[in-house]
Amino acid sequence: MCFNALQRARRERLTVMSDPLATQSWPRLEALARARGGRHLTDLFANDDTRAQRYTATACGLTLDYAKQRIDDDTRMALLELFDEQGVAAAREAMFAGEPINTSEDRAVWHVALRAPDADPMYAPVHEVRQAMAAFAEEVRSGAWTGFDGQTITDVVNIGIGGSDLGPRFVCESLARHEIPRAHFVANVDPHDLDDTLAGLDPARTLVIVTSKSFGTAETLANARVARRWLIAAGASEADIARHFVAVSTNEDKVKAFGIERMFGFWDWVGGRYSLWSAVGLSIMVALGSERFAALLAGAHAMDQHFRDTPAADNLPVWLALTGIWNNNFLGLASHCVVPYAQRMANLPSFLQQLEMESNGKSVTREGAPTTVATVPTIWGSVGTNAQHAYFQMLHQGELAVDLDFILPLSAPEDAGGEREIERVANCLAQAEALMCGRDRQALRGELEAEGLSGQALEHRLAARQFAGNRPSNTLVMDALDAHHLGALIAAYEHKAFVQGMIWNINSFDQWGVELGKAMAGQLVKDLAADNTPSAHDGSTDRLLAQVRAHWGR
Ligand SMILES: O=P(O)(O)OC[C@H]1O[C@](O)(CO)[C@@H](O)[C@@H]1O
Repeated sequence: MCFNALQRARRERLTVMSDPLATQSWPRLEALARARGGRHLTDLFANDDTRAQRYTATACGLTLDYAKQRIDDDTRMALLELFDEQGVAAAREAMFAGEPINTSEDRAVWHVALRAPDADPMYAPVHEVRQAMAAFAEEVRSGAWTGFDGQTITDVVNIGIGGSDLGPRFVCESLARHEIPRAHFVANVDPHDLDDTLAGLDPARTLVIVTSKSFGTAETLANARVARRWLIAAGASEADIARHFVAVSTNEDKVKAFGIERMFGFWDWVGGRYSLWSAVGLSIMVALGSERFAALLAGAHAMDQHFRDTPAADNLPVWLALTGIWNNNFLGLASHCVVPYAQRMANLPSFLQQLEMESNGKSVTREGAPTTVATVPTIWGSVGTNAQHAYFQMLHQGELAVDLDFILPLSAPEDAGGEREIERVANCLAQAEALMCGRDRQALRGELEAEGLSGQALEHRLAARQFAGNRPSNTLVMDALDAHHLGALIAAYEHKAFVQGMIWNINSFDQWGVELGKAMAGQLVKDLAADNTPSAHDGSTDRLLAQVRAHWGR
């Protein structure tokens, strides 16, 4: 980032609002929501032949159709004004410049530097680590790297949790095609997670990657200790551990103290939930190869450029963010459902839960005051079409109104037009259409009359079957489910979280809320030990503690 741009970013930031309620656009949006928010989506399409074209943003092989959102041109304009008034463009420059926008930890937020191309590095050590990762991945993949008895590696187990798990897991699941080495992911400290994974593996042919930014996360270290004992029990010597264990971390001292020789490092300015592009993606590189990892980075970088350079009115991540703000803050829809119509993307909702809810689940502003507006909604979801047969009833007819993102990757040419492919695509489009249109009362009455119903029976059926629709959704089409498009998709959601955080005036890059529970777990670990006298907790926790201790005979 050049000096002039830095200066410009700083100057512009001086002029921006921080309290969203103090903007001119916020009350205008409230008034628009009151006056027009209830208008039916089908009315918005009536007499507007170009709505579908105009309410579409495209970038990097992704198409965001937000025409099924309850917004009109005035609302769109006011949302763009809110984006301007909250100084998101200047904040974006500050992020790209590597300024310490994570104010509570005084850190830069620079994941965009992790995907800068080789020819244009933003930070040289990123490329050094990436080269070291690629060389190591190639050794493992080619068979040059062998286990303790000289055999090649067939399985890679990533042990990590949160950002050290969800991103690489989601990418590998989305892109892996039954190749060797196979990638496995263990996050849970519940013994069944690691034990069930290891049960199917040959220790002599298994590589364990212990991934932890802090290298202090209790669950990860507990699982890593068990995996190490599993190797030793299988005949590996202490010296052999180096052939089966590598670490990914920012904390070299703790890695050494744990006894792992080979570490791939990253930096404190890489947030856990934004880290899959760093050495945290080592499992991706080993499982998929450095070329596909490069394609993932290139897709994300292309989205970075689009996000940075494209006017807000045509900016895909900006519209992901603004439609969410409109639904949550102005229409009061505090529940957001994400449904990927792709089995391999089944873990997208889990990934987005951490990305958006850990980033923006805050109630304090960047200045340390209580927030003045609602922040992140509940994010949830699961894979379609399965979801249709579980909770879509509630989405169509339940009391709680929910807005959705449908994710629709288009099939590879060889799969296009197959019976199941047609079903998959048809179901995705049908659900969005049904949520929008609902079931017209008059047409339904006609159908029921044609079935021979009348009187009370007809009225009864009519009430049960009719629904109003007007449930908003985005449809995000991916031209393909490959590394490039997946990189672009993930980066788009990262930028969505950034834009929303800036508009809500919160710091999206810390996570103090999860720390207290970790500290309390540390105390409870001691309290559960056989020979310890438990410390006092609240009455409910004391009773539960006593029940568990009694069950264990303590
Ligand atoms: O990579 P680490 O340091 O083990 O942390 C794992 C995860 O724990 C958290 O700190 C809190 O759950 C996440 O932000 C992070 O991704």
